[in-house]
Amino acid sequence: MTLRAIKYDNNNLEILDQLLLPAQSKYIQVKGVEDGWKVINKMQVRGAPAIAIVGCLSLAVEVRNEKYDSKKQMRQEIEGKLNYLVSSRPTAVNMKIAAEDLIDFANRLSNDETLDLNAMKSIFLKTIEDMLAKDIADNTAIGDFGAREILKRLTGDGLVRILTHCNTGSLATAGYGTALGVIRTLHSMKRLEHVYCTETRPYNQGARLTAYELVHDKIPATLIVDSMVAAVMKHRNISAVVVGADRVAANGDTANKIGTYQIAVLAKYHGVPFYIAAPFTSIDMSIQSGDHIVIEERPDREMTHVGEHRIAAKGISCWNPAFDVTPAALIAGIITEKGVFRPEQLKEQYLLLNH
Ligand SMILES: CSC[C@H]1O[C@H](OP(=O)(O)O)[C@H](O)[C@@H]1O
Repeated sequence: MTLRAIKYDNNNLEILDQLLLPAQSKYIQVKGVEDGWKVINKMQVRGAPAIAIVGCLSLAVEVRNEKYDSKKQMRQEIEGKLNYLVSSRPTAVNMKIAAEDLIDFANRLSNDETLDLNAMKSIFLKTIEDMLAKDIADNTAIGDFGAREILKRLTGDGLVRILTHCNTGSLATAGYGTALGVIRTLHSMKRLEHVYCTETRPYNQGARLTAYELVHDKIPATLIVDSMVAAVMKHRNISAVVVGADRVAANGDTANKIGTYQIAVLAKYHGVPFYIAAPFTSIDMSIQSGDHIVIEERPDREMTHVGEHRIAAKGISCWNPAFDVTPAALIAGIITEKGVFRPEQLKEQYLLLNH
């Protein structure tokens, strides 16, 4: 069983085709930005951090092989290709933030008269390649902060039961994961009794990907259908819900996989603390609330078919938003690599710590 969503060495980029999991573990090569856009848009690779990393590495593959006439030409091409990659999926903010940062960085390199074209290229490429290790470091920090936050609510050395939605593990990041990283850390501390993962219709990230990761790591877990969340909260003494994020707004409203919002409402009703686990690269301070987050709508076929098998009546109309927005009022804390913040603290702490 393979858990590396992304393989990159010697300028060769491959992604694990997640459309084939769990039945088949197959890597496909990404030869440049066009390929990068396609594998992200088709969700062969998905997950906010993984989208940004694969998008930027697909640019790195091209930049390394390209012959530029000048630093200015290189900067112009970088900007155009990054803006194209941002269009591959609209809701997760990580690709947009990475693009803005790299365009700004390329501008600064281009204007630095102490650097020639080759020096600019190698510094730029190194910056992209460093994203892989930084994401893993961020995720292990999220795991530590999140585990401590959940355990501090307990007396003694009790065990916890966690519910999670969608996939936020090694298959959604460069490794370890965000919400699933918190689960991994609790497991490593021997404080995790059980995980309940939802199947996460219609793409089934939970059944196909999270279950795959939990089985791989031998973490005690039960797959539930999305409609079972209320019953599990009523009967299984859930200690906390931890989910990922595609875009966190300045006030803490959070866009995440469709179905997250209703889980948060159920958690509030059952008195279960509901946490978002996300790196600072998923926080969008340019928007004040979740009302301004664009929600991607995906093809009807992802609802009407499982693979090639039709499960919905021909002719029925469908609505297939890939995400929904959980209001900050339902969120107990946002677990990041720099600490755990209540939604009302987020903006101040982000501006203080984001450097
Ligand atoms: C750490 S992954 C964040 C986020 O991405 C997933 O969406 P998708 O599978 O459509 O890319 C899901 O919403 C995760 O919570």
